[in-house]
Amino acid sequence: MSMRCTLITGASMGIGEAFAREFARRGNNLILVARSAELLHTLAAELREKRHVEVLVCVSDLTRPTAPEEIHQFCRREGVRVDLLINAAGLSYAGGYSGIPPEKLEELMAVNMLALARLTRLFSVDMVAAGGGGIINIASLAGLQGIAGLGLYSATKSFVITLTEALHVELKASGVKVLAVCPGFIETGFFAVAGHDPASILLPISDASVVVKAAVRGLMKNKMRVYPTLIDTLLAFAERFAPREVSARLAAFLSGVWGK
Ligand SMILES: NC(=O)C1=CN([C@@H]2O[C@H](COP(=O)(O)OP(=O)(O)OC[C@H]3O[C@@H](n4cnc5c(N)ncnc54)[C@H](OP(=O)(O)O)[C@@H]3O)[C@@H](O)[C@H]2O)C=CC1
Ligand SMILES: CC(=O)[C@H](N)C(=O)O
Repeated sequence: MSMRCTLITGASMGIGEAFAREFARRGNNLILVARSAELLHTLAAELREKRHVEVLVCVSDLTRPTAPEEIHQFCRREGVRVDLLINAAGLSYAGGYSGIPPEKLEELMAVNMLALARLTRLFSVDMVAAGGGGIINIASLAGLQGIAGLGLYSATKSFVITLTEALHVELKASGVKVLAVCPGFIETGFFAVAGHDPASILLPISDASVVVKAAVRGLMKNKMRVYPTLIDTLLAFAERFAPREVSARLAAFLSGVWGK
């Protein structure tokens, strides 16, 4: 019989790591995916020891088009059935669109969109065949509108939100739950990677645990989309009524990337 597992991309740090810790605490066996082999193995050893769960490590660079298929094959080889997929790997780039290095543009689209779409396709087929499962896609408040100064990032997160919404509806009858989580600002290494100075952000920066809590609640209730904090919820509500240009400018202002 195959072992049931939760597969988490971006598990080496930040939000993905917080998911790994919480689901290990809940007794789920895990597959941890990211590029940083050492961080993944250290986390896996800690969780095996503390939580007595099986933790497999699958080192993978999600910019590679073949990575999702290789991860899927890895699960087959290991005799694992993924009943919960958490797509947390992602990155941003702060700055005007014309200044983004071409390779960074490719990297953002490959990790934030293509890898997520491919993994979701591969594992959702298995989940449908098994009669159920769950997919948590980490989107962002940034996906609710274009953000001047974070243009490509916000576009990739709009992709995540709309794909998730469609799949939530498509897969509901098959017992597969699909959820988009839309955090605002979370304290992780994300901003350093993006070249986004967190000191310039005009909104509170929360702990990764708020994302995990909201995701668990959302999945249990089979929601289509959740916002981790009250401020996130209020901003998402206000965004519906503001003219689009006002939203794009205000989001840039609050993110501290205004005029970059
Ligand atoms: N922090 C925030 O304010 C917010 C973050 N988000 C989203 O949350 C998700 C997690 O971000 P967060 O935890 O904050 O950021 P971190 O930078 O802390 O973590 C990013 C994770 O993605 C992995 N990753 C990046 N590139 C690749 C790659 N090419 N192949 C495989 N894995 C990769 C990293 O692992 P490694 O480097 O080891 O490969 C790391 O585990 C992202 O999708 C982000 O867009 C959404 C809203 C707010
Ligand atoms: C706009 C942001 O950088 C936000 N932290 C996000 O990741 O969506």
